[in-house]
Amino acid sequence: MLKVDGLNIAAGELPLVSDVSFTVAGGERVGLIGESGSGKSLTASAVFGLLSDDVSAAGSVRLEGVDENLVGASENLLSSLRGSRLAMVFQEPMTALNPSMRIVDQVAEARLIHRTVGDRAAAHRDALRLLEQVRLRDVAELGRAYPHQLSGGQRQRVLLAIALANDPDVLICDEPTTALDVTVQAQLLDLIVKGAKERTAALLFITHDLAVVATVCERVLVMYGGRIVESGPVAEVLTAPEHRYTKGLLDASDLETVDEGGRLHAIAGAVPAAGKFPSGCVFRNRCPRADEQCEVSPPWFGEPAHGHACWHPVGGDA
Ligand SMILES: Nc1ncnc2c1ncn2[C@@H]1O[C@H](COP(=O)(O)OP(=O)(O)OP(=O)(O)O)[C@@H](O)[C@H]1O
Repeated sequence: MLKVDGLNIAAGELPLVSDVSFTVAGGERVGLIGESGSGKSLTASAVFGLLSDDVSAAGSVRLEGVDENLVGASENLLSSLRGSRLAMVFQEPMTALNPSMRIVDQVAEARLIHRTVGDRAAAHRDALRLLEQVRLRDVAELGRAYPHQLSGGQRQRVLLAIALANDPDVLICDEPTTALDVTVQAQLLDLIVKGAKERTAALLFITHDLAVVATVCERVLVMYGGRIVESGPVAEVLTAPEHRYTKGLLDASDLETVDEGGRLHAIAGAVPAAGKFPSGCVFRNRCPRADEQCEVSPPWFGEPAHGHACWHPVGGDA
């Protein structure tokens, strides 16, 4: 669905992203991880056709069914794709939402602007349905609220409803849950995965949290200094990293691997002494209340006992 090839982004002479290439198939979930400043957001902006004018880009970003390279494409083409075939959920919903517009109107607008519905009444009905799909309660009432009247988690759900409004083929999420507490984070991640799965969308998910990437994605790309230094299936990269930067990321992380009974099998993604994990193991972030025994929830977002946001069967798709 999405093919990025030899993407280079520079500010004048200064290279910011160098020779980045990857693909994401329809229905596939790919994570992009790396430290702050490694080029993740610039890469996402290039895919979304939103690079600022003070940087230059070369290489290609191809979307299935579109003949033109999106790098350097006309604003006309890009704005027809953004919000319809390409959608993005940003980290900070307050900057992405219009503060002076009721949220139901903002979701309806997303339908109207791309002429995917006939009239305002239909767009309004669709907007309420979308708000329900992202599990907001009392949407008739809540829809009349302005963004500042919602919690951070509710605002992110609204952004997700807008992103999903026109059944995008590519969904890009840039640290969408960083500002949320762990339980709200888990619910939103679940909605993102469901929303992408239902639409067979290609998901590109940016995060710096390894347990989040393990939860959401099947494949991961590791960025460092503007380059992709490692890529592969999540369970492989997180248990047998090859690049020293990925190893450092794991060492500095809270990632641990536990089995169904909550027994610890490895920390920081290490492969256990036995060489492989027993079946039913999941990645998760170490419990902040280490003195207590955590219950292991069933994979895929059973309610965490406390503090754990992320569960992922090692080596399998949940
Ligand atoms: N318009 C710009 N002009 C000059 N430099 C830029 C511009 N935009 C980004 N940069 C620089 O490019 C590098 C990569 O930025 P980017 O935002 O992609 O990082 P990131 O990996 O997403 O980081 P974070 O996790 O903090 O969001 C950074 O050093 C940043 O300062």
